[in-house]
Amino acid sequence: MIEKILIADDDTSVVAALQMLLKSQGFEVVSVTTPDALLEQAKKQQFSVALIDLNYQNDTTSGHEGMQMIAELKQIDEKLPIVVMTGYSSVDIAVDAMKAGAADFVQKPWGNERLLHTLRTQIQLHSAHVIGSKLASENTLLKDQLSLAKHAIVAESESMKAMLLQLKKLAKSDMSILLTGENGTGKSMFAEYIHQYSMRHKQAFIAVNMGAITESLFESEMFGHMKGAFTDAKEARIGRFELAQAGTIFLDEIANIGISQQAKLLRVLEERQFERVGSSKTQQLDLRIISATNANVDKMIVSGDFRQDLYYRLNTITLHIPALRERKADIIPLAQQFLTQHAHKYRIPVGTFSAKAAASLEAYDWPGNIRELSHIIERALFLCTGDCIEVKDLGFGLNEHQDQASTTGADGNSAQTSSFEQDSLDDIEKGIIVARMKKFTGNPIKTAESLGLSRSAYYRRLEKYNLT
Ligand SMILES: Nc1ncnc2c1ncn2[C@@H]1O[C@H](COP(=O)(O)OP(=O)(O)OP(=O)(O)O)[C@@H](O)[C@H]1O
Repeated sequence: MIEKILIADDDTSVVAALQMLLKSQGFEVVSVTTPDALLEQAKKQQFSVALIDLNYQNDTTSGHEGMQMIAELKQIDEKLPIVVMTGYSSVDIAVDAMKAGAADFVQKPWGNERLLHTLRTQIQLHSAHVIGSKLASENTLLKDQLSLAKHAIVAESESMKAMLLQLKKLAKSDMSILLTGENGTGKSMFAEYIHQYSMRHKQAFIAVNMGAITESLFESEMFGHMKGAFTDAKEARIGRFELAQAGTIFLDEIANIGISQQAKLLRVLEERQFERVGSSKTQQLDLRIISATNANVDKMIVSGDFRQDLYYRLNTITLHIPALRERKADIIPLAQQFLTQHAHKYRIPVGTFSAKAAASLEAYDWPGNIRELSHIIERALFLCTGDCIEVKDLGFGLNEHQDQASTTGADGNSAQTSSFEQDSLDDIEKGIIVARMKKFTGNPIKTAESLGLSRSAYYRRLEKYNLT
């Protein structure tokens, strides 16, 4: 990457000499001779370092103009390193400049070696800062996305085997891909799979739940903002597009954004460039776009709720992920994977399903798809009182009968008739304790141990839930 240096001095012979020196070292140089022109360039373009004279025509010795310029440059780009120079240099002025925010200083007449060394050091520090803040933002996002990486992909059905092959092939292209399918079918997981098999796999994969971004925060979330760009912008913020640069951006729930956000997104995708809010610096978009929706976008286009031109931009190719009920061969292998995972996590020794439980897993129609399957297996594990999961542990149909469900009895029914989706945390905890007491036929030591509780913590809970 060619580093760009901004130089400012009112003496054109100084500017010419610096230009010649810096260009001969492979730098790109933009030079100006007035403070106004300096600020204008800093607003327009991204520089790696600024090398500025402190004195201009207005007064030629005090360095006041230079101090003012440092302050204003910092307002525009607080991370831009500024190296100052002056022909009337004194230690005092150099110290004042550093206090005002300059990173280093050189005295005129400069020694070429020393000047180049100073500039290179500042460029390196600057790029470490930029990478550092990008990594910090990426890190926060990655923590949220860690769940994606937790499971091995199960694809036993013919349709999913074919889908995986197709995804692997398409991953190598840079095409925009739209994934459609019901909730919980694995769209997010497959988006990451495409990224992992793409030529951008060493770069970031940034997932954005478009449905969760409010209209007012849309631009700042997606494009970032400068410090002070609006009342709450206390710090500069890197947007999702910038974070995903060179990698992949995954726009989940794409049909959930309003028409005005669609227009903003379309502009960026068409022009393939964007600016942070409050900045006039344009950044070129270099990333792969994968989006996903569970909505019928064709219908939304007809009803005017989704822009057709945006749809075309997002969708060089559409892939539909089938619902779990349409690929029954995946149900048991998935259920087994979830059982092994949850049993390991909670240290509960249940390894398999009874034949009848397996049959009912296959017969069920899974409106919540794989996410629902995972939840039901997790719950079954806690309801299970034997060595393998039985039909009763799966609790199919219990949610519809929630109204009649007992949630207070201490006889073990409470856990079996409650639904994790609607219970309070206390209800869930009580249900689990009751089921475990039953499993260990009331043996407090074994029950407490299996719950990972000390005996006193266990007894405190028995009291709390009136189970003594
Ligand atoms: N084939 C698969 N093998 C293993 N786990 C899977 C598979 N498909 C989905 N999962 C798991 O199921 C859960 C739901 O998948 P995911 O979040 O990718 O679905 P989604 O279609 O993006 O859902 P939503 O539309 O609600 O965002 C995740 O925990 C995911 O890891």
